[in-house]
Amino acid sequence: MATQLSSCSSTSSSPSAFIFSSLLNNEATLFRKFIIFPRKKHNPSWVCQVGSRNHGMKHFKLKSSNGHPLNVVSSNDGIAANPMTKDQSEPEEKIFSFSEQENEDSTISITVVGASGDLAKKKIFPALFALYYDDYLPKNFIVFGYARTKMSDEELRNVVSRTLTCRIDKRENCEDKMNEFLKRCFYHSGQYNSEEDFVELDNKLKEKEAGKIARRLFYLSVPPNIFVDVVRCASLKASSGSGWTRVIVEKPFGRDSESSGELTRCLKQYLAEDQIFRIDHYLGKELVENLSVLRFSNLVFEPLWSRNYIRNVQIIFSEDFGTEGRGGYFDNYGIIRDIMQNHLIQILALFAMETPVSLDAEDVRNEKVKVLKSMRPLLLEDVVVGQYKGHSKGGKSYPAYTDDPTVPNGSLTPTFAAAALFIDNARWDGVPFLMKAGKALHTRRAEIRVQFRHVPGNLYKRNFGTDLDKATNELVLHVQPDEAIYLKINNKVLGLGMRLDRSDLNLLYRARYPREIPDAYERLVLDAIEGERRLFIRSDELDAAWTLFTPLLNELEVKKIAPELYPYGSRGPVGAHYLAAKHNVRWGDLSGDD
Ligand SMILES: NC(=O)C1=CN([C@@H]2O[C@H](COP(=O)(O)OP(=O)(O)OC[C@H]3O[C@@H](n4cnc5c(N)ncnc54)[C@H](OP(=O)(O)O)[C@@H]3O)[C@@H](O)[C@H]2O)C=CC1
Ligand SMILES: O=C1O[C@H](COP(=O)(O)O)[C@@H](O)[C@H](O)[C@H]1O
Repeated sequence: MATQLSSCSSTSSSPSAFIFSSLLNNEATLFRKFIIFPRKKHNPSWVCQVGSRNHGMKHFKLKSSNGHPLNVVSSNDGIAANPMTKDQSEPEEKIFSFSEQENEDSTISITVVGASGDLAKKKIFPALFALYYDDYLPKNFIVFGYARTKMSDEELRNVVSRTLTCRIDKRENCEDKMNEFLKRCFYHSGQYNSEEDFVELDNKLKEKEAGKIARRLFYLSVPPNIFVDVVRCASLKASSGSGWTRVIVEKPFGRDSESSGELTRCLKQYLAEDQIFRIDHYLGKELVENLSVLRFSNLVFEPLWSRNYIRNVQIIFSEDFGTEGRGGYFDNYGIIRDIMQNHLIQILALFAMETPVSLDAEDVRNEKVKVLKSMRPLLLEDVVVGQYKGHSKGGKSYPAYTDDPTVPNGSLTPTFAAAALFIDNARWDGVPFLMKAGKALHTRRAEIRVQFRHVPGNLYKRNFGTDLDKATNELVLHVQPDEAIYLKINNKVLGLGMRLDRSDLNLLYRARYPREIPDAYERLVLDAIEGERRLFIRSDELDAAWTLFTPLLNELEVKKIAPELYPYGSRGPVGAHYLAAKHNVRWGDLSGDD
């Protein structure tokens, strides 16, 4: 096993400063529960009914994933159907959870640990800039990069400035804003396990924080074997003495129940659970956020959300490229750990949960955990694994997974998996939840498909011929690309005859909202800053997800199950069709009528 957690047993317990910052953390959560929703942007007066503990908090706006009242969302009511209607094309209003006084007296310091790495450059710095550009960051903030690579502040700024263009460089005043942002970016080079180096970081942070109440967010964008070292050093030597300290932890959170449990145990030596923000960036995607809105705010869907009306649910992830450069990481994990155990199972839990008591993070996560704990053990016979092989097409050749020089010869690591899962509770008894995830397939897409049952005694069944499956309704949430929600319905073909047709009622985001969809990392980093935990993984959720997948993963490894080979760029192993057929399901993405 390549992943090793640094030992956490011989170290001292949490320092008092950390406990203090943890208390403040809880306090922030408490305040949030009493926050009322803001009124709309053009009505600047704010009312606040928060208790008197935070005297500076006279008026403030709330923004977080949880913070949008229904009345803030633009609706079509009274607005012409033109998608360019000004009201809809304007960005959402800026809503902050900090009072003006808080904004003056405090500062946010965001340290990106592993700042020289791929994720930091590709996602984290651009997300921070986008938040800054759109005025979502508080007035006083600084960003520190931390890694072993030697770099000056200026060099970091150069690196960052090159990556920032990927998001919003075409927008107004981008260059000025970028320069302003870059002035707030600094760098400190150090080892990940050196307390002295973190003392130096702490000194630099203090200097920039200039005596203000310091809220410190560490983003761990490093390989997992370094997580515990960083958390130890950061907690002991660089946590905030006056405000809160939070840590965003990137996946993978272990590679099975045991290693994940060990990671959690180690992290909790230094951090309270509510300081740990385990990120699953799929939960930050716009369409995944919309899943609960769609279900819980539409009477036409909520009553249908059970075994009574839903025949099967499909959660599908595919990429049209291979491991390209990440083979070393990937080979130790495989597609089940890389995609299914986290992104897809999180979507399943959100999809299937009972109505939470509220949108409070704990209420939502309580319901998700119940779903995960109700899952039937996953059997090998309900899983198909595959691995891509080399393929030539149109004079171009595509490599096999095992051609990657960082992948060991003869590797059996799956780059594709399909699984049939069941939730043994009253709502979902007998409904197959099919998952499919693969790399180097014919297309890049992520979607959730809900296939409904047949209409009983359908008056029009003659018009469908023998294939009644073609007549079932299907709801599709196209998570990416071309974000959309569409519902396949049956309708009459226009004309004097009586021929039936299948059409889509389609909410295509780019037509309805002609502005850029924020990146998932923007939403999640902002939530972490605001202490909103709903879209982060709680440790019991993580345990339950590993409990589901660990026996299967062990069995695959012990039995050395050979993956079915599929050509790079194909639709994946044919075994996935047999698996679906066994459960009386057809993959919706392959039906050809999308
Ligand atoms: N890249 C991606 O698209 C995604 C990444 N993730 C996760 O995010 C985290 C960061 O990913 P990514 O940026 O790709 O990782 P990288 O491999 O680029 O590593 C980030 C930085 O960590 C340091 N580092 C790398 N390997 C080691 C090592 N063996 N020992 C000590 N330091 C090391 C390097 O900095 P230096 O040498 O300067 O110290 C490197 O720049 C990982 O946990 C990954 O699983 C999750 C989802 C997607
Ligand atoms: O977590 C991961 O996600 C990416 C896919 O993310 P997306 O937002 O681009 O869909 C995947 O490529 C990677 O293997 C995995 O670790």
